[in-house]
Amino acid sequence: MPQPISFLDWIESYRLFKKDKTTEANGGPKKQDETLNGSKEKSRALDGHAGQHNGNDDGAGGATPNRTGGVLSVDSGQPSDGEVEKMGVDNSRVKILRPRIFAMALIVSIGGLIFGFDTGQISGFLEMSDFLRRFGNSNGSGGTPAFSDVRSGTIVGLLSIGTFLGAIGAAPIADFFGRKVTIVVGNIIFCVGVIIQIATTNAWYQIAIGRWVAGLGVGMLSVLTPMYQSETAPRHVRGALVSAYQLFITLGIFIAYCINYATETDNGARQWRLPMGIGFTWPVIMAVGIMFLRESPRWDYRKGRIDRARTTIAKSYGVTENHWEVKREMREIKEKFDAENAGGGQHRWYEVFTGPRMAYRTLLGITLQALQQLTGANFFFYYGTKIFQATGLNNSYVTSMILGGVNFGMTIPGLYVVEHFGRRRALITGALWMFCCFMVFSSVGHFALDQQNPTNTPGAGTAMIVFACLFIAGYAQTWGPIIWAVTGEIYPTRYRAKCMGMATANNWTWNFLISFFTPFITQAIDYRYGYVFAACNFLGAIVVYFFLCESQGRSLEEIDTMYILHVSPLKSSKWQAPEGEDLVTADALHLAPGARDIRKADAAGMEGEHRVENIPPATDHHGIHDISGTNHVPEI
Ligand SMILES: OC[C@H]1O[C@](O)(CO)[C@@H](O)[C@@H]1O
Repeated sequence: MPQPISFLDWIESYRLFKKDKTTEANGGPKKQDETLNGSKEKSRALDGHAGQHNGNDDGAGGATPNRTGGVLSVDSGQPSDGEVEKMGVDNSRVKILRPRIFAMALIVSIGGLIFGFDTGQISGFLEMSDFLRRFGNSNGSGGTPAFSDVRSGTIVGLLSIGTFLGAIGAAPIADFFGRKVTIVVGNIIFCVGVIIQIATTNAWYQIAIGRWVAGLGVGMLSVLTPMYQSETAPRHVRGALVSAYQLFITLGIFIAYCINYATETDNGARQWRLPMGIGFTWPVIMAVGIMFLRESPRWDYRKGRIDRARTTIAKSYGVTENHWEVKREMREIKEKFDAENAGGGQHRWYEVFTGPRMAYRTLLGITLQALQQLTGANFFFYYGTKIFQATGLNNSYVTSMILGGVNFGMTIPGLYVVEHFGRRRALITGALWMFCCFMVFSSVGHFALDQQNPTNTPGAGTAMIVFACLFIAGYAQTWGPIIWAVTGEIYPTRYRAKCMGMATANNWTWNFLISFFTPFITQAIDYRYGYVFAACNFLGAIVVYFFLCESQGRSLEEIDTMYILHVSPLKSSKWQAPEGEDLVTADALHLAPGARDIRKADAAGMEGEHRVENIPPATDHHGIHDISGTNHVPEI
């Protein structure tokens, strides 16, 4: 059945058609890969280096590593013109900054905006007079309505429980139904959650339930956004797109603060219903926008839609289907698919613990995501309005807006930091910086601020706001974006979706715990709560120092190799990948079910025969369906 063609596809086809015509008019040959429909790719599973690639072969995840560039930007590793001539492959320059890429970045990153908008919104709601009147407990001082700790904790925290479940459920749903459909479903679920909230007149639990439902959608999108981006974007911009996700989270928080500021002066339900209603805009744009985008080529390939996958990659790179980049991506997808299916595809979920150095990496990702929340950033984002009201500020919405602005503004240099200062250095410096900021914030709050009458100590209030801003500036440039980048790169592709799902779910778990327990804890120990976050930041610096390998400027294969070879994190910045040799990478290994077959000694010695586990060739004897359609991707 012919596939529906989107408007963007149409523009792209027309552009390529024009380009082809021009090339022909200039006498340039219309290059066709002659081997495309004919030759059978030799299965490599039997040779001692099963699944490993030769020097020119970029294999499991990228091209020749570029040691100086960003980790996710890799050297083109492109063959010389002469080589290309022989192979008859289109080697024209890839232009990345094209409307299609911008459109994709914008539409898909809205997943982050929805996440941020929901995070930012609730802090202002809790202080709005109409919201308090309708949903608060009526036991506040002087008879004014206020929220009990249980109630505010439940309203704020239930979203995170929903997001946890959404994050866990997203990957299997997206594997079954496809990325696009699941993104649309995530957006619809989010809208249902908002409808539940907006429809209530005075049932606080309806707000809480609505947030739980909306959270399911946000959680799904928090996994699907980076997944769709990394599966579909040209490799040169993958890193930047993943970071754009965090940028959109911060933009969402900031927009929510601004809208709250504008509506809180209203006396009626419009105060909170309007910002909530504006929340429909983002999922509608995203769900409609995604219809114009194509399905992830990785998913298409797995479902046997090889031609469609190839066309999508070509469109995403803005080149012809005979282009070198398209061949490379198709080969990469095929090899990973074959390697995963070797051994009958009997790979169980627990391989995320039993696979090559996987227990270490899985636990590291989970820990880092927990520590990202334990930096204490959401202490400000969820309860900022309340905190700054308690410091005696007239309009705490303004302070929230400043915090949100600093967060958003500082995430932009953060995109540079992530690629240029090294993950380890940036994370350790960031953690120590945030440690200092919390020490000052808490000490001033506990010892200098007059908590009963904060207006008596305006200097203390100002100092607290300044240190909160300094904290956020540090967070936005380091732990905010870098943790997402790091958890996207320490896993081999075959385990990435599961491991990222688990790590993201842990981020939400701690997000929930902090949002739920903050009111109780501050009630009990006031601003000394900040010491807890200070200690966690210190712990974060220690964990990074001892356990995280430096991945900046390395290809995904090199990072994988570093962990498999037990390279010491302390020496990892200086580690030299073996030049011109195959890297031992988990993606290229034809692992037996359980994936327990790789040990450090084998890997370090690169003894190919130890890595094969006597698995017969995947395509010939195991009934594994070669769905590549081409049976071929040329050796480049
Ligand atoms: O920018 C702050 C926001 O970033 C996150 O930590 C996600 O990376 C959120 O939990 C937080 O609200």
